[in-house]
Amino acid sequence: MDASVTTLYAALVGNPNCGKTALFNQLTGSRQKVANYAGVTVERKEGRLVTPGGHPVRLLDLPGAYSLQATSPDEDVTRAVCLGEHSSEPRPQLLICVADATNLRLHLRFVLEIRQLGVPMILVLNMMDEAERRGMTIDIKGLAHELGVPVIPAISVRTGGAARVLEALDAPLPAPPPPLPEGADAHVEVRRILAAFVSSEDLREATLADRLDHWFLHPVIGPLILLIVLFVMFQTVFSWAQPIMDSLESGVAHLGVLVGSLLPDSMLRSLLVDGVIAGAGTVIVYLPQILILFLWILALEESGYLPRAAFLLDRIMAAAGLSGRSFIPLLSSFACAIPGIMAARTIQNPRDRLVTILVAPLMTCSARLPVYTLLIGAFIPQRTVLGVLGLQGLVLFGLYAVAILSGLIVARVMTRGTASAEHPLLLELPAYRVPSLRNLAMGLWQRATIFLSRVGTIIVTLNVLLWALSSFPAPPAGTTGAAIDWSLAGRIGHWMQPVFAPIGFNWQICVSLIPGLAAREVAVSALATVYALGATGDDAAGQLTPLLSAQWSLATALSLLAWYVYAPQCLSTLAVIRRETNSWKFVAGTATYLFALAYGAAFVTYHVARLLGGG
Ligand SMILES: Nc1nc2c(ncn2[C@@H]2O[C@H](COP(=O)(O)OP(=O)(O)OP(=O)(O)O)[C@@H](O)[C@H]2O)c(=O)[nH]1
Ligand SMILES: [Mg+2]
Repeated sequence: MDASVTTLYAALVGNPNCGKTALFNQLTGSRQKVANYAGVTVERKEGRLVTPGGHPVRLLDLPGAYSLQATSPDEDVTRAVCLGEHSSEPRPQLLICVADATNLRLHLRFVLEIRQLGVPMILVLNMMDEAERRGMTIDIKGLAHELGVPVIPAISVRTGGAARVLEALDAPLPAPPPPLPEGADAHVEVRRILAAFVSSEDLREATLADRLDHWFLHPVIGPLILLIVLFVMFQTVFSWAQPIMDSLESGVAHLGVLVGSLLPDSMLRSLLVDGVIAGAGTVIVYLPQILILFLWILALEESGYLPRAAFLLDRIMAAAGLSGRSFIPLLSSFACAIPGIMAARTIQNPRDRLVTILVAPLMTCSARLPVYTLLIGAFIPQRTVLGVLGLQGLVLFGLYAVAILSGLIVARVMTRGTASAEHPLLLELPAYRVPSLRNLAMGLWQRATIFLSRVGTIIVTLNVLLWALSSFPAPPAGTTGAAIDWSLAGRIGHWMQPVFAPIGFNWQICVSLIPGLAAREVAVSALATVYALGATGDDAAGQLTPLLSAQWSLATALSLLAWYVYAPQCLSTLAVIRRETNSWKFVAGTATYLFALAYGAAFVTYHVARLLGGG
């Protein structure tokens, strides 16, 4: 490549959900999140590429915006970059304006607004596959001539679908487009352009979507469908994963036995067997469940169903003093509170945004799944109720439901029940789409990598640390009983225990709570290590599930479940709250209210369970 070639600095702009990020990923080979609803990208993302002609390009993916009159924090980034007012980004040399070819009636308005900026631009007509399928024809040449900018068709979800965009990046920068004539009305312009260059679309598609919407948005049947979807989701998390989990579990147990038998009784053996294998091994077992949960989330995200659910829940959100706009941030928090809290940037009203951020940690993130499953597996019998429903899946569903309900109640308290002042939900209902297998597979692969790298890094590290704290100082020679009782971790656990005794926690749970602050899953691996080290006989390699069901009371297990529904057991979430609200006060407030709720809920659960005979 010619070293003297200067890097072109270009930015992708356009309405939400037109496929900017899909195009960005396609052009730069990145793996940014793509989903079928408005407001997926909330931060600017940067990538690099080299065109076929050897020109280096620095490309910016921006949050979608409906206009340059930004109203929410995510749109504000786009506005600032386009106008050259961003604090750290220079003004792009080229704006790549992306529009959904099937929805030009809406998207052309923003194109015209961008065109007014007088910056070199190209217009990418994305989703040409959809347009074609619907029998639309677009006079691309005519459109380019009319707008005075290059117009390029693209299919960003297909390999090679962005080839023409790459070619366009090789061409010399286009001249800035001519401004609209003085006094021209954008609405009128859009209508005129559509009439001249775009054939009206086939109506069959619209009828199908209408029919689906009729059921999905039905005031009675709609919520019922949503409930069934969620129900089936939690049932499958258990039933589909079970066989794979069983074999993984026995694989890990065998590995522990094998390593244990190969090495002489030593510190190294204990480190490997009790620290690494018992620790990381117990968490890895949950991979199938986490993937099944994500398979559902990804499929729902791609199908276009989520904004419909948001629409359905608008009234429920209103009861909590929020608007339907808080739904997607809260829903994203089921994967992980961090992207959920960031997605709150799409909310314009500052009060709504703050409340959404503060209740997001209550939504059940996927890291709680191992804790829930471990305890459910150990204490809830594998029975079916009403003929078809698995009891374990039902309990899991219940835990999620309690968390959601609590979130709504907390939001209501925080908003004091006053109605949201958020602009009425200008919710764009995206097209329904059958999720592509390739996208699903890629999404799952990404989740699996994230999970395994968490296990391989933070979870193993914390567990080895915990192993060390649980093994040293070693007991004086000649003592009988478990060495862990003499260790630092053992002492900390015993020291913490009086505080947690009223909610039924034993000292082993207390020990696991501390590393569990860094990542919730670690609580599970930490319990495995603590119990493995605490074992005096040969049962050290035993599996955690039967061990817990033998040693804990049902009341303790339920109390720990209640604790994990609420406890702010994740430092990264608190760090993101600090970043997004720019205030330590809110971090302290959130941590306090969550810990108080956790302790209170665990207390009530523990004592009620004991009264009912679960002690
Ligand atoms: N059929 C089809 N679907 C596409 C195409 N490009 C993107 N999509 C889908 O359109 C949806 C939106 O894509 P994104 O890339 O997330 O859209 P975005 O413009 O980045 O959206 P925001 O970040 O919310 O502004 C996703 O479901 C994509 O899979 C395309 O060319 N054809
Ligand atoms: Mg995006």
